[in-house]
Amino acid sequence: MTIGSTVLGYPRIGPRRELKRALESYWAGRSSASELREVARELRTGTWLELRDAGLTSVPGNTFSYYDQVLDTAVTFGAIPERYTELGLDSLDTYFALARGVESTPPLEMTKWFDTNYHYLVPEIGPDTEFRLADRTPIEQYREAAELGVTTRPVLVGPLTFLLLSKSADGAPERFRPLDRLDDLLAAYTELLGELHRRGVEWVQLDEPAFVADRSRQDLEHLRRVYRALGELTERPKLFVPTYFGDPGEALDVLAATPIEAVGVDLVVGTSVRDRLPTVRGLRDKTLVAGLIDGRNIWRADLDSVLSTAATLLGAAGAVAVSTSCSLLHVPYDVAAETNIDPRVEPWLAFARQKVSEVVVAGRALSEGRAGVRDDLTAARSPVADRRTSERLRDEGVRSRLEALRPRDFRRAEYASRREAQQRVLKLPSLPTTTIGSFPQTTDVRKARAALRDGTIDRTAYKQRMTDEIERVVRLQEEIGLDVLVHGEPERNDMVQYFSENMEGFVSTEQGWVQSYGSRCVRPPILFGDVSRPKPITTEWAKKAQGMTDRPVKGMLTGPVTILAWSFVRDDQPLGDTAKQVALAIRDEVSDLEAAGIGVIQVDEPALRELLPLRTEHHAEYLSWAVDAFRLATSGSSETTQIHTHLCYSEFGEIIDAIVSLDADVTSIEAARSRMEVLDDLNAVGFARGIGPGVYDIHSPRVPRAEEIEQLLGAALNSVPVERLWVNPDCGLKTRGYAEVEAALRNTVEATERIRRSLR
Ligand SMILES: Nc1nc2c(c(=O)[nH]1)N[C@@H](CNc1ccc(C(=O)N[C@@H](CCC(=O)N[C@@H](CCC(=O)N[C@@H](CCC(=O)O)C(=O)O)C(=O)O)C(=O)O)cc1)CN2
Ligand code: MET
Ligand SMILES: [Zn+2]
Repeated sequence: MTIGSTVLGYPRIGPRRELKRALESYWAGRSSASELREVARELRTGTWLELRDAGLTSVPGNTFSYYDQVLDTAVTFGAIPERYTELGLDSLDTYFALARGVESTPPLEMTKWFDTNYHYLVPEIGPDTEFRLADRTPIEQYREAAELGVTTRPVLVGPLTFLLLSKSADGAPERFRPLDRLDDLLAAYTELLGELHRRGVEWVQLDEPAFVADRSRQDLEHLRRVYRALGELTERPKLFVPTYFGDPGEALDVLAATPIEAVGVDLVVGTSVRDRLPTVRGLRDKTLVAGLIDGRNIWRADLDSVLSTAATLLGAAGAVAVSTSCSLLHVPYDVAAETNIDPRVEPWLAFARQKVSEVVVAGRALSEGRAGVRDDLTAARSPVADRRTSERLRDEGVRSRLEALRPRDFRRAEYASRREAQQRVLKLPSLPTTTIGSFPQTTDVRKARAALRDGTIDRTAYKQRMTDEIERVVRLQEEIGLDVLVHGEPERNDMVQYFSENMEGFVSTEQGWVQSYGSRCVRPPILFGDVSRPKPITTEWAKKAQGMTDRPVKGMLTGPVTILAWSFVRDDQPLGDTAKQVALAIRDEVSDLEAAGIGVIQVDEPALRELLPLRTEHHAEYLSWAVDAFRLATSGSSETTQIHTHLCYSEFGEIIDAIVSLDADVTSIEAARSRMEVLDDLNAVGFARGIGPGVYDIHSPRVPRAEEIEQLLGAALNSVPVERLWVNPDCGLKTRGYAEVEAALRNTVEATERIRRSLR
């Protein structure tokens, strides 16, 4: 039997974020389109050669993107709303208009890609969307690779996942669903497959991850129909359809019964699929692409265990290829680029480049026998065993603290008495105005941090720079007339990384960048062991800021669920246990802030929705530990301390009860784009705490007029009594510039004052 090796996709931002820099320079008008295209071409070349030379038997193609692969698919098949084509821009600038907007036209909506921290652009599909093969990038990139001598397997988002992730265009009839257009889209995919076939393409990969979430009978019927139809085409490449991020359930049986040549499954996420594989009918005459190497986490694989799992699969399918569980887009490039990771932890790690080797070694062990790769297998063994047994993973102090927890540690005083106590101390006006925490991260601030890192300035000079910045932000807020101030978070590289750098149990990277959206990247910290907080992290800054003003300054912390969601986490204990450890560390921070005289403390949980399991059957368990972790982090506070939380992204439907259970005194949420509809949903579940529905969208540089904000506040007051309503933007301001921020906040305060006057 043939045994292959491949990966489902690869990072594309560049090992040194070359694409980020090229994009931002092009957008700023500092470089030309051809310079940008050249950087892109070099990055593609590098990736193809690297993957081929590493020894993969099949190299993925078309994995490069200037911004996002879902947008690329929309563009490939001509699904571009007219308001963008009407701008009369060339193809590259039309693409960026869709992604980022232009003065006159906001961008497409952006949302999270399944349960990851990656964001995709949401295609808009209407009854009149004209699907056709509108862009030839997948074909051109196949040729570009071929010219370098590399045979690639073009990767595209599959037609069902594409439509299931799309939304109905504004103005589409009420009952219209993007999926209603499946047949027309299928015709365009058919055209592309035909073209690729004529160019000699042997394999095409069509990703269908949408099928690891709950899907209707009808969705499964569509899946059957689509892949039967594509499979029956005579002029086509071989078809490989992977799902990932979860168990595809029945969709796997459906796919296996269609005439496609290969299916891919994520075997890292759990054992349920693996155990079922031998009974899946139709698999025996297909290639099974076995997602055995974790594409989302950074731990070196236990190759012995991978190989024994693989051995059990050999009988289940006609051929097997070892692969990653999902695209490697979600991990950094290369461990070897790191110079400063704790040498005891570094051998435990594998980033994209190392994962490719793992796939190759496992593939060769299966096809040629273990003897041929004995050295590689031996080399992998000791770091894996070392991590499993390392004493550095355990902190007995943390463990006994967890064991001693009692139900009262998760409960605060009654809300009514908290409310009264807080009002007595804080004396806030009605409709208090505030912001979500961060102010613009200026180039100056980042340069100062870079200078501290490379030793150009010392810690004292750095602290002075940050203090000056905080002073500026405090004065600005006073002058604008906000009620609850923030210090602006200039000292934080990132709201998760910053905390991890000040806690035990984490390591951080220098070059471990992972794309979050477009040119924006994060360096997810690596949570390898028991977590604790040796000393206060934020109090010094908060105290400083509070010392500068008579108005309350809100202390700013990141919540346990978000710290986990945006880190690479240990896989040797349940996530809920790790969450409790992080919660205790944050709880300590809350106490210290209180002791330092901070009376308002915000614990951000923007990722609460993101980690929600993709299948409903797992929701309750997740929400139970997630809510507990937040409550553990915040319940050590006295009743006079006002606890805020912040959740971004307006899709709250399935977590709405959990929001109530968080029991925060004030919750700020994204609402500007959803026109305050979420407020009624909150009322429906009995939410009766302070609520700050965002009054403008911070993701766009557009400055909202005071009238617009006034209108939104008016609408909010139809759903929320005035005593409970807060006024704030949708999210933090760190990605914006000062000019817009100042103007937008002035208009926010102006609108609030008008409403206050009208209520008198
Ligand atoms: N972890 C995380 N996930 C999140 C969010 C978030 O805030 N954090 N927000 C949501 C949206 N996602 C976002 C992700 C990234 C950024 C973002 O702004 N990232 C910055 C990097 C932030 C950072 O780590 N900054 C570091 C390093 C900055 C840097 O690149 N410095 C230069 C030197 C300085 C310079 O010349 O700019 C260098 O090292 O080369 C710092 O400030 O210290 C970027 O890509 O530009 C924003 C939102 C959802 N997910
Ligand atoms: C992604 S949520 C951001 C919350 C954080 N406090 C900020 O304002 O940046
Ligand atoms: Zn936010």
